[in-house]
Amino acid sequence: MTEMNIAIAGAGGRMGRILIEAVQQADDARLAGAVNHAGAPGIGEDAAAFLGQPAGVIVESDLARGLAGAQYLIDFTRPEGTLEHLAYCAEHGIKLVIGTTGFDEAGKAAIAAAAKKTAIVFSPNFSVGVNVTMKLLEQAAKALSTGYDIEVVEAHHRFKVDAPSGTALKMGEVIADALGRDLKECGVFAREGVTAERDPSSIGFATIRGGDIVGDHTVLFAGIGERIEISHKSSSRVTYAHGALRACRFLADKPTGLFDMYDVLSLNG
Ligand SMILES: NC(=O)C1=CN([C@@H]2O[C@H](COP(=O)(O)OP(=O)(O)OC[C@H]3O[C@@H](n4cnc5c(N)ncnc54)[C@H](OP(=O)(O)O)[C@@H]3O)[C@@H](O)[C@H]2O)C=CC1
Ligand SMILES: O=C(O)C1=N[C@H](C(=O)O)C[C@H](O)C1
Repeated sequence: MTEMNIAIAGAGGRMGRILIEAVQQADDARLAGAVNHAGAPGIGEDAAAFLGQPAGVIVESDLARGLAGAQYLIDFTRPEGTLEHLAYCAEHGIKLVIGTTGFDEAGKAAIAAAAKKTAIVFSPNFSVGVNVTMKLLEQAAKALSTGYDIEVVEAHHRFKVDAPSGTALKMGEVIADALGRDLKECGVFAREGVTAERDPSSIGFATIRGGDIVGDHTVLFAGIGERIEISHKSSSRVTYAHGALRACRFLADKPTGLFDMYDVLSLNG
């Protein structure tokens, strides 16, 4: 079995720590590096110190040092951090698994451009369950294309900085595509005051932030006399970490290209 040399970005973050633990536990992976931005807590310390079992890998703020032995970088940080890592990885042929959310169009275009130089899996949600839920939404949207109002409701922990979640936006895009609509035109992201009646072609979004909610997503298809709710609820971040490792395995034989979790899980078609 070939061992994957994986580095983790945002090493001290909620996902960074879970990813380090998952890499340490995987039979086919080795923690080959850990990076975080200058000034972040934990720089200069062992990346797995929080597990009580040092990995012999120091968290570096210098990418050349932190990524020296890495074939893969798993990055769940912030758009500005990911874009910096992206440029380095593209230049040095390091494959990337990107879970960061909140990119603008220019950021997404930069990821697509970097995928001409290295292989990338980019997804707002690495859990198997969420990606299967996306397929269900596609089917439901096609079957309920008239007479049902579509609303996406998401809830996350109080520390989350972007809204709506990347997953909620992706759900909206999947539904809009299935209905031949453009989310940029039909997405409604806020309602207040006298809003007028609901536009039947709109897809609405509502965001809840509180406590330690890991990640809940529900899509309502609300008709007259009935409503359908398709929900996914995460109770652990481990599912995201396992999905990210699966994405690394998928990239093993890909020199370049931009992929998503549908590709990794063979859910296309
Ligand atoms: N695709 C998926 O399946 C999932 C995606 N996510 C996404 O992953 C991202 C991280 O989430 P989470 O772990 O909860 O967030 P955290 O804030 O806990 O972790 C982010 C980490 O990145 C670091 N960081 C912040 N800014 C930069 C920067 N400019 N350059 C490099 N590193 C930086 C933070 O350092 P510091 O602590 O100093 O700020 C921290 O270590 C979010 O975008 C979230 O939406 C989360 C879960 C699943
Ligand atoms: O910030 C989080 O925690 C999560 N972010 C992702 C998103 O924005 O969709 C995925 C998951 O919901 C957890």
